[in-house]
Amino acid sequence: MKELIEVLVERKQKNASPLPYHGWVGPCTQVSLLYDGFRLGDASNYDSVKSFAQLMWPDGHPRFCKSMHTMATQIEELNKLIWLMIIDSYGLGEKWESVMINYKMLVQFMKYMAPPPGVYERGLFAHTDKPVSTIICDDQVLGLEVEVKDGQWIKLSLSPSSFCFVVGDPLRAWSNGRLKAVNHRIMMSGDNGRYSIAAFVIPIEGTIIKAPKELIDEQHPQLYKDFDFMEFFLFAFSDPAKHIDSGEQLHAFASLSPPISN
Ligand SMILES: O=C(O)CCC(=O)C(=O)O
Ligand SMILES: [Fe+2]
Repeated sequence: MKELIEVLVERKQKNASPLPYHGWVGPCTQVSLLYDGFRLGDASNYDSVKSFAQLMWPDGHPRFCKSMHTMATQIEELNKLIWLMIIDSYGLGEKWESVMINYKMLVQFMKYMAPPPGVYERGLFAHTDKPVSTIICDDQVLGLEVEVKDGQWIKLSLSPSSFCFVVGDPLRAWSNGRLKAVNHRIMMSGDNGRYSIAAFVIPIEGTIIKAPKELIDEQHPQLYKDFDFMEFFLFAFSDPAKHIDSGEQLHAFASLSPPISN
């Protein structure tokens, strides 16, 4: 990852995309002056890893391609396993195939630079994730914080062998509100920069986010309308919706009031 951060800006800029959560985002005031982030779409597909590496390095960096592809494939497996556990926990194990969402993995690499000495500075603003779910791992430099019930923020310290599974807004809608999309942010302090990797689940085109009928009944009326993932994704980054508090965007886009009972 260090080699990726060191790539010249002219090359980083080749990793461009009009889609939200895609392309390169360098230090800027909208995100943070400490932030440098790369996105690689469909990362468990070897050809897309290769095309990305060819943009970054003249020789296409075969070692990067191999380790990136292996990592993305394994994170995808881990994500599937977690999803199956969630599906099973709602008693839907038998029909997992019909409720599983088809997706591609978008891997994001980030470096957050150390702030000036003695300063506690934003590395990434508070938000809930817009992809269905996310798996995060880091280099054990503290920075990731989650908001708990009383509005307090707690720092998460991930061990070298652990991953953090983050529920995104669409998974909250799929679970009919049972799963909460946690508000999280990056705050940097101290002398060390932080490296992290986030693997986002992006459903394939045309995917409708819809709570299984078993999760809707009189005690649990349907909270959100069925919606096209990409419509929600584009909504969250468009004007004026992008100015709505991140945790309220799902409600603004898909809330059914009053809720519908089955
Ligand atoms: O860098 C991290 O650990 C988390 C990044 C994150 O939350 C995001 O990009 O949505
Ligand atoms: Fe996030």
